[in-house]
Amino acid sequence: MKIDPFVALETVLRESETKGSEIVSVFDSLNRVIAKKVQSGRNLPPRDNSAMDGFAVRYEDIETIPAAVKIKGLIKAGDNIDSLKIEKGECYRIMTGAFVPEGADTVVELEATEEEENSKVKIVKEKKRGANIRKRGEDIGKGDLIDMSGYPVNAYRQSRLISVGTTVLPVYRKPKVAIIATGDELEYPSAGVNEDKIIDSNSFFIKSTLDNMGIDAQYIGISKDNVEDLIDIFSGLENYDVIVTSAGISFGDYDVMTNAAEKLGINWLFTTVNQKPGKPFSFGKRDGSLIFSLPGNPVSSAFCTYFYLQPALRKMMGYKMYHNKQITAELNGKFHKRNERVHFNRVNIVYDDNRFFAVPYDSQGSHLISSLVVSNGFAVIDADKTGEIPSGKQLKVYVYDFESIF
Ligand SMILES: Nc1nc2c(c(=O)[nH]1)N[C@H]1C(S)=C(S)[C@@H](COP(=O)(O)OP(=O)(O)OC[C@H]3O[C@@H](n4cnc5c(N)ncnc54)[C@H](O)[C@@H]3O)O[C@H]1N2
Ligand code: MOO
Repeated sequence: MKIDPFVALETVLRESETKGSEIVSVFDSLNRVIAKKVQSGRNLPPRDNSAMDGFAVRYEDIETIPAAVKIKGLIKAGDNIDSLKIEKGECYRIMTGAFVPEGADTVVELEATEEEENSKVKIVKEKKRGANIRKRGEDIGKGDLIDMSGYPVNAYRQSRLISVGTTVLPVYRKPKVAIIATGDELEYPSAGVNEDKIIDSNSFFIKSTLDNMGIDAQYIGISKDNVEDLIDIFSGLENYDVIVTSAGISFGDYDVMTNAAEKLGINWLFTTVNQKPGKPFSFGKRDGSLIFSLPGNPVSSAFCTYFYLQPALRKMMGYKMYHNKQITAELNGKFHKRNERVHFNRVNIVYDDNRFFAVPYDSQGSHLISSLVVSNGFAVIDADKTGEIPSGKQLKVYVYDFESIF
């Protein structure tokens, strides 16, 4: 029986769990998902300091302008101010980031002043009390908790952690993933491959997609279309959380995954999905591993990687937001749909006049790798919609390459 793709996705996600946590250096934490709240070891800023190059004054002295105040000295970022203080009628020349001395409560930026003789400065613009002072602990206080758990470390988050003195970080363990291709027609990429052979591009698509997510997926290799070869390869796999295979999963005489599954001890949760591309996609369990058997056609394999494997891995990696991102776009062209499967058709999303348009790719054959590169999204056409899908129709689109839109 064919399962609905969205029900299939739910099934996959239900089985996808995190694998515990570990401590890593914050400097090696890029793309890792934060597992716990982190306590700030410092006040940031550490003390009240100046937001501008200017003069640190007492507000009372400059309430009425113009006002002349005596310059006591200069404070720059990094200076120790413990013994510095201003009294009535005094100020310090101060640089951006420098600590504000005792007695000062306002900074007047250079542009609002005119320097005079006798070490005096004239304030010529009105200021509010407290102007241009960045308060101690305004960004974060010492001991406060930073809750970024469930989010991956990126440059923004990493800099926040580093700024409060964090050196080590609790992160979720990465799932261990193995990739196997199957097919007698396949060859490893190299110079001089017989032109009648098919170069295993699926495995590299899968590996690069996963490596981009911060998973170091292992490319195990190509299995021949015979059950013994596949069993042999499987028996060498140790402690993988996820095993991804491509091809040999439909109904042909030589569909090796289908034929070997029982001997391999795979317990399928579903074996056919009511979708195009990717109908034969099968998902199961074997010992402690989840098995994702992707169809061999490159578009089907890529779609199933995007639609099932990536959200599942994000969930296993500890992501709070593991779902794929969808937009609504207006179809700019036509589709013709002949069957009652849910279609995920390749479209190129264009942003114009504050709206998204979905331009269909001419041919939706599951063997056309070109369609994946020219397009950037999968437009959803419901199972019960058949015949012509006219231009102007609003469609949900899963965008797999946002950067190419804007
Ligand atoms: N009688 C039926 N035949 C087929 C059905 C069906 O329902 N009844 N489904 C079709 C659909 S839909 C798909 S999708 C394909 C998927 O079949 P398999 O997963 O068994 O894949 P293969 O037949 O082994 O290969 C399909 C195609 O993909 C190429 N391929 C395989 N591996 C790679 C790789 N690693 N890199 C690049 N290209 C690869 C392979 O050479 C084939 O051309 O089945 C239909 N048939
Ligand atoms: O996935 Mo098959 O998805 O229709 O070529």
